[in-house]
Amino acid sequence: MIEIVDLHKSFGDYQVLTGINLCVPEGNTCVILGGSGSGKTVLMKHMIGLLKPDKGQVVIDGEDVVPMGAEELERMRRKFGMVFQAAALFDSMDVFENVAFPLREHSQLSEQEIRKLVREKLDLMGLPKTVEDKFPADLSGGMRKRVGLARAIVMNPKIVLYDEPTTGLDPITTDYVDEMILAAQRELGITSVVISHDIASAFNIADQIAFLSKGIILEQGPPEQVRASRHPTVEVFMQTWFGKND
Ligand SMILES: Nc1ncnc2c1ncn2[C@@H]1O[C@H](COP(=O)(O)OP(=O)(O)OP(=O)(O)O)[C@@H](O)[C@H]1O
Repeated sequence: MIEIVDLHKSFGDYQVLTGINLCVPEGNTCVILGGSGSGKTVLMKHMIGLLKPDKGQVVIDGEDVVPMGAEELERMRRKFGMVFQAAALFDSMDVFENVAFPLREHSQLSEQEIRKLVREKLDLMGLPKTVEDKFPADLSGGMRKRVGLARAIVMNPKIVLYDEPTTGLDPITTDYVDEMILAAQRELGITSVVISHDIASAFNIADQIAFLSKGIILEQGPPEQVRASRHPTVEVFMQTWFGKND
C-alpha cells in the first residue's frame, strides 16, 4: 500500500532523509521509531505529498505521489485519515459535528446517512451516544483521542497516519487508544503508519517497526526482529527501554 524508494530530503545544507526505503503492505500497521529530530514527521509528510523530496519515489496504492500536482494530491489525500499529537478537534463543535466534518466537506450524503456513519465510527471507538453533544473541552484526553480517531476513519480511508497518538496519556489510556488503533485495522482493514516514542505501545500494535536514525532506516521488520537487532544504535534504544522494564 505504501512503498518508499530511496527518498532523500534536505533543508538547505541539512540532510534529514538520506535514502529511505520502506514498504508497508495493505492492512499492516507500521510503527516508525526513532530519536527526536530523526526525521519521522518529515517522512510522514512525504507520504501525503506535503513535502516534495529531492530524490526518490513515494508510491501510495500504486501511484507515485512525487510528481502529482495540487488536484491529484487532493484526490490522493482522500485515501488518508490523519490523527495528530494534539487531537486537533474543533473546540467550537460538539463531538458529533467534529466527526461529521469530513463528510460534510467532502461528500453529498444526506443528514440521515451522515448520522449513521458518525454513530458507526463512534461505536467502533467505544464512545456512547451521550458524548455526541459534548464539546472537546469537556472530554478526557483519551476520549479526545478516540474522537480524533473516529473522525480520521469516518470517510473509510485506506490508510491512517498517526503522529504520536498516545503522547501525554497515562498507561491505561494508552492501552485503550492502542486497542482502538487495532480495532480500526481489524474492522476496516486499514493500513496504518504510526510515529511513536512509546516502545511499549509500538510493540502492542505493530506488525512491523521501522527504526529511523540519521536519515536512514536502520532496521525494519516484525517487533521481535527489531528488538533482537545487532545494530548498535537500535540495541541501545531497545536496552534503554527493555533494560528497565523486563
Ligand atoms: N520545513 C522545515 N524546514 C527546515 N527544517 C525542517 C523542516 N521540517 C523539519 N525540519 C528539520 O528536520 C529535522 C527532522 O524533523 P522531524 O520533525 O521530522 O523530526 P521527528 O523525528 O519527527 O522528531 P520528534 O520526535 O521530536 O517529533 C529536524 O531537525 C527539523 O528541525
